[in-house]
Amino acid sequence: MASLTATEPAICPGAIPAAESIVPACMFAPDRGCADDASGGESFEDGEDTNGEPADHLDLSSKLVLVSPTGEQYDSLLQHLRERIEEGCGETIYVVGMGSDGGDYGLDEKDMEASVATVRSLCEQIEADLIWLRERTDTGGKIRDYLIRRRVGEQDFLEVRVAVVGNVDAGKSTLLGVLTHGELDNGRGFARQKLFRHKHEMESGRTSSVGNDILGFDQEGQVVNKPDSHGGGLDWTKICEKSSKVITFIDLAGHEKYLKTTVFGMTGHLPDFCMLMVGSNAGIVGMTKEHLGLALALNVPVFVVVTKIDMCPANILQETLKLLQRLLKSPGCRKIPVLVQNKDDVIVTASNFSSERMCPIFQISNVTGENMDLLKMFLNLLSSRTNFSNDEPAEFQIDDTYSVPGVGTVVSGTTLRGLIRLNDTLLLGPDPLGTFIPIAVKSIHRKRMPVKEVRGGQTASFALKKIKRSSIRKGMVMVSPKLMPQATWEFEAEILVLHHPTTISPRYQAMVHCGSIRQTATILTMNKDCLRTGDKATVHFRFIKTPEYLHCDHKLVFREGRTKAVGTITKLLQSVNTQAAKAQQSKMQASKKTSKEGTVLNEEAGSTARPPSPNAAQLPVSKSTPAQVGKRRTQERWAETSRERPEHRHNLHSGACGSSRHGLKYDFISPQPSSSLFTGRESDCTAPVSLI
Ligand SMILES: Nc1nc2c(ncn2[C@@H]2O[C@H](COP(=O)(O)OP(=O)(O)OP(=O)(O)O)[C@@H](O)[C@H]2O)c(=O)[nH]1
Repeated sequence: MASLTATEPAICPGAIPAAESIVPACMFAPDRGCADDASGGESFEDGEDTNGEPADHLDLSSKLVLVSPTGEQYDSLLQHLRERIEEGCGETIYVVGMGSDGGDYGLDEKDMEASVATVRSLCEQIEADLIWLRERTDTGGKIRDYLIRRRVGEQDFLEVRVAVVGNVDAGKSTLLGVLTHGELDNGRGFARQKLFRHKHEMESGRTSSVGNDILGFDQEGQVVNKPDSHGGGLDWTKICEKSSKVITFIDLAGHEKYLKTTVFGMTGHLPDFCMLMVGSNAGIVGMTKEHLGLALALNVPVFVVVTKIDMCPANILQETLKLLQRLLKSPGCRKIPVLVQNKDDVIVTASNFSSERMCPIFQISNVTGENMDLLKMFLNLLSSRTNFSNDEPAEFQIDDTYSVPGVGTVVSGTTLRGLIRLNDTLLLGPDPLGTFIPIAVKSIHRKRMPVKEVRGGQTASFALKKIKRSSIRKGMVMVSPKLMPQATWEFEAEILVLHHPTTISPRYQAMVHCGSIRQTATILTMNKDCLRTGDKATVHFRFIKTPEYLHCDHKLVFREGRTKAVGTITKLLQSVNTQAAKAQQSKMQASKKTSKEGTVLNEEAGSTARPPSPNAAQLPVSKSTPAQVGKRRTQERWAETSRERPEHRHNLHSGACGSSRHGLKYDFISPQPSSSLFTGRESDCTAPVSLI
């Protein structure tokens, strides 16, 4: 019923009356309003009505069903609400006054009151809060939208991670400063000062590292962060205690020279959403397309924030919006740009955002605060994209390590699945030999607060017992022993080359980013002789330094300088046999003792333990020039030592970031297949290529 064209507003303000640019409310309704739309729009799944109830044996389709439901109807409504809350990772948008029976929409005052009382009672049953969002009037009376959010314990909150990208000077740090510290900017860098943690960032005004900032919302949807009168940092504990939802912003660098860090932020910090910032006066410049392409390649839904509208002449702003619209609609993006102009637009876009195709666009000013309320409301309505079950065996990916005086070694990262409790013993690895060692969790911090457990989708820091920081690196994992983890040297991936100046052939080496893994890999073989920009291929990779813990279906970015490819792991080809690795380890230790006369061990830690590659015989000696070798070495060294660099915005006691979203129900378009970039025809590749 709801059509894509119906939701596709002209993006140019003024070009089309505001009302037309609003996504029509009929998209929320069952077959009505847009039913006669001839545009071939996509519809709700069969049998689902406005509030997600299957129109089956029990008649839940009437707009009046909530007024005075029978016992059986009530139980069914409760069951469906439970399912929706589960699907939406703890929240959903619920519409009162709409049915799927094709009748008029809207309720009179009395019926509305009775319906809301029923919904309130349903919420009590499932321990959820009912948050009023909006009221509108249709032919039959009033229709109301509510946000229903599961109540969480005092120390608990829903988490959503938002990666913040965009070209240098787009206003990323400034917006985060304004949002999280509650004070407007002066246009000369006032707000961003609160976020910079390094002297060189203060001096240059440029973000160089992955930063984290949090924004809390209470049960009423109000921002919890308060302006800090003493100029100090935010009190994360207080914010988290008062919040039912916490947005963690992953503030990424805009300058090209920090692209490696930006890619790491996008792959390693598992953002649920990507906020692409565009300076209205500068337009689509520099790294904007690159960052957008990255988000698309990783299937992270994107929303755009156009900043500096206070200082931008109207014609320039319109030009920027027009270019943005063109870019988003281009074959490579295939997004539906929707200009968000009022609260109704916020509700509609937030409700449909998980579909990945819709791309809301906000226009804000960090100086006057214009439209900031809309952006905040939108952020409050975003919810986690992935559902996690506590029953799964635990997996935690490490994205940073610290040495905390008095505490010892601390690792931070994201819990990918399962439940991790205090004093649990997990397997940490892989080390350069591919082994995993048992490790006990001494203490857990979540957003700088000590907690007893963390679940899938949550970021955390663990203090570990009896382990040196130097033996842990980014990209390692801590997993439940039930998983019997194996490290992998070689894997196969389907890749798409987004950009390469010449051709890629076997023996080519570049940095693989996959989750928090960041390591150079060599192409051993591929199903084509050579690859050029826009080519797709199945490629066999081998890590050059250590084996890694990988999963099939994981997304990867393969890059070196301006060369970029994205892909999905399809096969794990050579996993390390843990027993053999252990035997190798003891052998190494023994040989170390006997070879005191300067036996030169390979400088790459795990190289002596490498299992022979099935392709090793075919693998020709790399013909890299000395300069290339030097550069690669520097890259490797950088990757290894970067965690010790002060430029990384660490907080000694905190995890990094926080969470994900799922359909707030009404997917009016089919979600794109996760590997959509790689499944289409050759021409499907053109967009990301043209983007980057
Ligand atoms: N007038 C006006 N100035 C703004 C606005 N937003 C940001 N600025 C100014 O623009 C400049 C750049 O903002 P930043 O927040 O540092 O930009 P950035 O995108 O974080 O840049 P990098 O950290 O280098 O990637 C600062 O001087 C801000 O004060 C706005 O909405 N209006």
